[in-house]
Amino acid sequence: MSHLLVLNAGSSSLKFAVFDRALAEICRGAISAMGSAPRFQLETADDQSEKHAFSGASLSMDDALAYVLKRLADRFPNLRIAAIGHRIVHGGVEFTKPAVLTSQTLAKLRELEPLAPLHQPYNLAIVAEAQKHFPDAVQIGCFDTAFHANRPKLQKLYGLPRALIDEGMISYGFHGLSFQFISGQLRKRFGCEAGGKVIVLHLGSGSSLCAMQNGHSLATTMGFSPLDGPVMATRCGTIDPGILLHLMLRKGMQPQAVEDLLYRKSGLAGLSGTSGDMQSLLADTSDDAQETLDYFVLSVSRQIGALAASMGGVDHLVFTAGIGENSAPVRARLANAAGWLGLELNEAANDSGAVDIADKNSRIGCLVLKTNEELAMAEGMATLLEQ
Ligand SMILES: Nc1ncnc2c1ncn2[C@@H]1O[C@H](COP(=O)(O)OP(=O)(O)O)[C@@H](O)[C@H]1O
Ligand SMILES: CC(=O)OP(=O)(O)O
Ligand SMILES: [Mg+2]
Repeated sequence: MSHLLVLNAGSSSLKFAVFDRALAEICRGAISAMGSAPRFQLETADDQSEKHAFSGASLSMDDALAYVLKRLADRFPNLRIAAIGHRIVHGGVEFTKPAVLTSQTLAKLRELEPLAPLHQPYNLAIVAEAQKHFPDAVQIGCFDTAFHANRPKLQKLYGLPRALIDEGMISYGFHGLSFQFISGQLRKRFGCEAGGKVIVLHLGSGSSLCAMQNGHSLATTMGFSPLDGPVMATRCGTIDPGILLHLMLRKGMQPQAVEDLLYRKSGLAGLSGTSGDMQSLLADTSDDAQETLDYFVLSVSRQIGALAASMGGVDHLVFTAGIGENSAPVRARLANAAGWLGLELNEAANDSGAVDIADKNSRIGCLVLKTNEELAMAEGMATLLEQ
């Protein structure tokens, strides 16, 4: 029996999973908090799971990948990796479904690196490393942008000159593998109408919200790049573009320094002055950390309002990803801020880790669903390999 290996490089983590050809999971794991306090986790079906912290304060993506491949080889010497699925965050206009990564496709994807500098270069570097380790395996790209590709054109527009729109300066949207998985979960729960008008809140190191109508993406908060939307771990989220002009034209900052500022030095890390990691911030009682948390809640809440307006109402809110799945206090604050939509939280259900956390009197539903980007990728790979 051969296997599928899935590699999911996020802005703070390298997640991985191995599936057999029937898509049964053999193991999954992650190296998380790679920039602050890296730790390794491996979950196996035989319950021989592993968990440990690394001694250093950070780990490079190369070292993380080498470590993961070594642990997999040690623990599963009989794996026969037939295909490797790579999460590639930006697929541009062209890549709207999983694709075999050839030298031609990789060259096109490399051109998109400036549009997602925290992800795309690492995603593609991992492909090159994986090719060295597994020269006979098929390398497959699975794209974060694909789930949003069929949104109505109006939802992708910016108020820019038409020529720039025609060049591809449109909203692409990201976290699509996660939203696709959640859409599948909603379909299992609610049938083909998938719960009607749903706002899915993917809150992790990168955060974005998706307005789904009948299980399809209608609107989303990330756009041309994964900078837009709510404030994130180290990314600014939505800001006045006049700030960019001011930084370059009045303060003389070079474009590269502005990129570094907006992607790596802003967000929760920039505002708190200490950390972009939500768990660290929640444990920090300083005024700056508390104000940063208040701003996170405000900025996510504003986006809920914008997406509710784009759908003309909301039937359910769904929380997912690192913060959405694990932080009852953050969910409670966001749910309370969404009271104007008719949401009433069941505090006990929220605190106990239940899936359905809406009060029985709530006018809209509220769910916590665990995302599984790796399974969404494996499903896409299996479809491609069967063709
Ligand atoms: N129990 C928890 N409480 C609060 N935040 C948490 C918890 N567990 C994880 N997180 C936060 O989730 C974020 C990472 O989310 P994740 O979806 O794994 O990120 P990414 O895929 O972008 O690397 C971090 O900010 C981390 O602190
Ligand atoms: C697109 C994005 O921000 O991904 P992640 O949250 O995994 O960093
Ligand atoms: Mg992620």
